[in-house]
Amino acid sequence: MSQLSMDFEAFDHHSFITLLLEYKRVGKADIALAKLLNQQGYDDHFYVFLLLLIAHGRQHSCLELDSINYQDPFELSYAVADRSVELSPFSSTGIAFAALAQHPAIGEDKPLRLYGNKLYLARLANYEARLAGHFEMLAKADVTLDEAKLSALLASFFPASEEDIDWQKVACTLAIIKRFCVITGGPGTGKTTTVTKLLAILQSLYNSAPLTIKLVAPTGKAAARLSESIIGAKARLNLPPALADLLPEQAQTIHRLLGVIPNSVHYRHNQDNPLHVDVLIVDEASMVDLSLMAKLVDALPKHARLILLGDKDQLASVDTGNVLSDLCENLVLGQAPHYSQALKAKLAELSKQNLPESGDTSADFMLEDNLAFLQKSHRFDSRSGIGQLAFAVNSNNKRQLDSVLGQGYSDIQHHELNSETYNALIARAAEQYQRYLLAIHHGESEAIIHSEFASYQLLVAVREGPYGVNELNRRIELKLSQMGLVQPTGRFYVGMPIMITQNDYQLKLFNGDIGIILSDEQGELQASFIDEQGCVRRFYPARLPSFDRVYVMTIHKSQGSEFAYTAMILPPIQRAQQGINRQLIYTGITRAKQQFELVAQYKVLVQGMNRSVSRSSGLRSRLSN
Ligand SMILES: Nc1ncnc2c1ncn2[C@@H]1O[C@H](COP(=O)(O)OP(=O)(O)OP(=O)(O)O)[C@@H](O)[C@H]1O
Repeated sequence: MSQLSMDFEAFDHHSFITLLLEYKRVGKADIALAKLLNQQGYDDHFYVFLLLLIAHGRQHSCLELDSINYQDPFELSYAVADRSVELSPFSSTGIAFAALAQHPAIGEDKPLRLYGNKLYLARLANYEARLAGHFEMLAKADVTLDEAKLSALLASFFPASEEDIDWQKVACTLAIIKRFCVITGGPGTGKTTTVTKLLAILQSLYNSAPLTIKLVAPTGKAAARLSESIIGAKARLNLPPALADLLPEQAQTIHRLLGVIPNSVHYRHNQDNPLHVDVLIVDEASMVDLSLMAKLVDALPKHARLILLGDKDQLASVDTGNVLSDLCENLVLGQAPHYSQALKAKLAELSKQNLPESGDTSADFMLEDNLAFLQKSHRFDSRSGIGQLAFAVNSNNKRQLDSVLGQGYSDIQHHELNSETYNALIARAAEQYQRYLLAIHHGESEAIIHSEFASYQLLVAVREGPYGVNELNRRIELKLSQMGLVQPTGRFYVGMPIMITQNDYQLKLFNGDIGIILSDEQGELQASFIDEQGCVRRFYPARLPSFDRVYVMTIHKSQGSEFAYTAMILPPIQRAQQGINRQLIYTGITRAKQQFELVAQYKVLVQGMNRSVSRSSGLRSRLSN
């Protein structure tokens, strides 16, 4: 009997749910919640709600009802060997939208929402709708400024370039003439340089009443890096001191800007108590999840400008959503954005940049004219393997990948994974870590110890197994101990590097913060951290929230950080499965500033780069005409 022609009444729901639990497709809490939402027992709606909860667990903002695979909705065929097992509990090959829309759990003030063919948990639908509303309002807001002065300032900050089109100048112009702008680009494409020029131009335009500018990033590490880059970019611009003083140098985390309220999901700043800011710059915007972005934009005062910076091709945020890549979905490497004719005319007039005719100018996405795309890397030139490798992976270009790997660039190494290269990787990691451990031994400052530690990082794709965080941490620790560099006795020891894995708003220690265990003058162990302002903070280890050892870090956790020397290991083909994808590999490669080492099977690299992941969301359709 085929699954879809079977008698629905005869279907054994209890056995099917046991199967879902056994193969870890759902948890008991999901079943209980789906039952609560659907008081009518195990019918098709119950299973749709279960699929929604699974989608939510995978950080999708919603469940796309059109894309449910009614033959095998829970992907059991991958796991269940017994071919006689029914793979689908559905009574038909489609769900009736009209009946679903009438469901008592769906609607305004109900726990679930329908938006077109997308089903949401109400909370996420609210965030998405609010965010789309704000973006639309910002995109439509008029900006009045002295255009002649702007044109002159643009000419002085962007001297004529050899390029046909100076896309940094385009991005800067766009961000000035619009209240909302997204500037996306890969590593070293000049996002920070562009933003620094844009802030200098804005302050020059509004010099009678200088603007209040805030710089934020999602993590302390990313905020520290932004401060460093802005300071560098300011120095390179050689601005008159009076103007330089009007440009901020210190970035902070989004949480700190919004004002955390301990034990609450709300922030001190919100729609009713907006931020004191005229221009808000958000760096590493790809890491900002839907709810945080919605809360941040809620807290903007009506007149403020918003500029999002980030790399659209990196991994999405840890939590639900995909905001940056949703907004940038239409941007294609090697192509110019699809701007309206009106915008092109304005850009030609103000910045003297004549943009190419793009085939499709009838794009219906409301924010098309608010996107700037920087594609030329100034950090990695044609002699750099890191930039070429990142580009090959990001564009899924196998021929270029082969050429990059075959050319013997001095800044990249690729070793096919086997037991020899695995052990050599561990030995090299221990050799690299020797530097910060010797700095501790020689009584160097905490700033030096932290900076030595941060100059190298081994990244992994998975947590468990021989290629995962836990086992590699253990092996590197053992190696360092055999070299006499650490004495891992007890829960903490001098030199142990840790990463906080849970936010502690009281201590102001956040997920991803990195500390090193040191011994103080009295010989007591202390965990030493450096905050985004560069200040040392120490805690007794017993007070720390949960943490992991961090000789090794997952690629997910490395987002927002960069390391002079980055090593990355991917599991072999039989373990690689679905977890390895293009965004993951690209994010890992682009953490490297000077040296990149990859230990991976070539076929895993090719297979992973071929698999692009995206998250379901309705943000783009809410912003479409
Ligand atoms: N137009 C340009 N011409 C020459 N060099 C440039 C240009 N723009 C940026 N650079 C240089 O390229 C490097 C990277 O620039 P920047 O830090 O602004 O890029 P980014 O996109 O913010 O990088 P990331 O976010 O990856 O750190 C800097 O050394 C900067 O001086």
